[in-house]
Amino acid sequence: MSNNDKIIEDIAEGIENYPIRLLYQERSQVEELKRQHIKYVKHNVSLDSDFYYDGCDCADNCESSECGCKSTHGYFYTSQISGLDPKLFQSTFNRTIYECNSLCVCLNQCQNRLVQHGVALPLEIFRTSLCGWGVRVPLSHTNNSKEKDADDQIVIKKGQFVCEYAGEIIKTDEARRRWRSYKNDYGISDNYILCVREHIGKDRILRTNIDPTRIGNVGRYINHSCSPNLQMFLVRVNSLVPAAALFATREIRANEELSFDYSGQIGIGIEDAKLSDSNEEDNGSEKCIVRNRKPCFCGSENCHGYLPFDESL
Ligand SMILES: C[S@@+](CC[C@H](N)C(=O)[O-])C[C@H]1O[C@@H](n2cnc3c(N)ncnc32)[C@H](O)[C@@H]1O
Repeated sequence: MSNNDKIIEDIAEGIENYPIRLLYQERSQVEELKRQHIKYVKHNVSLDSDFYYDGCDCADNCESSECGCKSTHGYFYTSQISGLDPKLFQSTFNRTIYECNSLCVCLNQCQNRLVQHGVALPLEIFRTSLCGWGVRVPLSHTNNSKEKDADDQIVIKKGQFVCEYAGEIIKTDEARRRWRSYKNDYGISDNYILCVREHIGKDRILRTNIDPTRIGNVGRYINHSCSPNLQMFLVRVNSLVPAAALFATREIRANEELSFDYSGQIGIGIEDAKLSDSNEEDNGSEKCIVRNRKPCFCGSENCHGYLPFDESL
């Protein structure tokens, strides 16, 4: 934080467990942000009716292996870090996680209830030099912030849950319409709409479009990186609509910017490899794709050159 920074203490106005602080320099930056992001929500907003899975009947925190939820869906959280078992990041784990839900008898602090509680850390939205707003865990929230080397302090452990990428759940036609209209109607040049796909069996794909542009949580301010420190996993609680939950892929230090790969990949995607090799305006059919894509400023060594873009929008 610099001397010129001004602060809004909590843009979530108390609805998260931790304040979401915003640092800004000019009043106009906040005015523009409030014109676009009109409502803060903790979780996805969906018109689809809730869908409840069978609950467990544990009288405790679901510690026993007899827990109905654990035996039906598996169990992937570890209580030591309020997050995913770090071993899962080394494997090709891509299963949806099922948390205990409102039909479960277990306690609210049950270890299988994590994403449903919302943001798990005090986060700070700040102005980056090249990518607009970004998100980090600030120094002042670390235990020993007075120490000289406080910047080196680990504030997020590997596997720890950070926040959801939450917004309005919309149909694909509506996602396409909004993607075109945002720039014209609201002057929004950033793209916030995220399309997540779940492969079900061999040939079925379930698509969920999350739009946090106008109604969303702090996740909408997290930038893309080709070498990210967060990874997205899908988590179901009371609804068929999954939550897109972000977990740390490694230890993260105070004031380090949080990021995830917008393509949902950890490594380089085939399409990205093709594009970064062919960044030429006169390159036949790829020309229009490159022209529609935004340059990536993540600054990582293996940057693909462009932000991932869902061609189906
Ligand atoms: C989900 S928003 C992230 C928050 C955004 N920076 C803001 O100011 O609200 C996505 C947009 O942020 C910008 N962005 C995110 N990551 C970026 C990157 N690595 N390089 C350049 N721009 C980026 C792009 O404009 C992108 O469309």
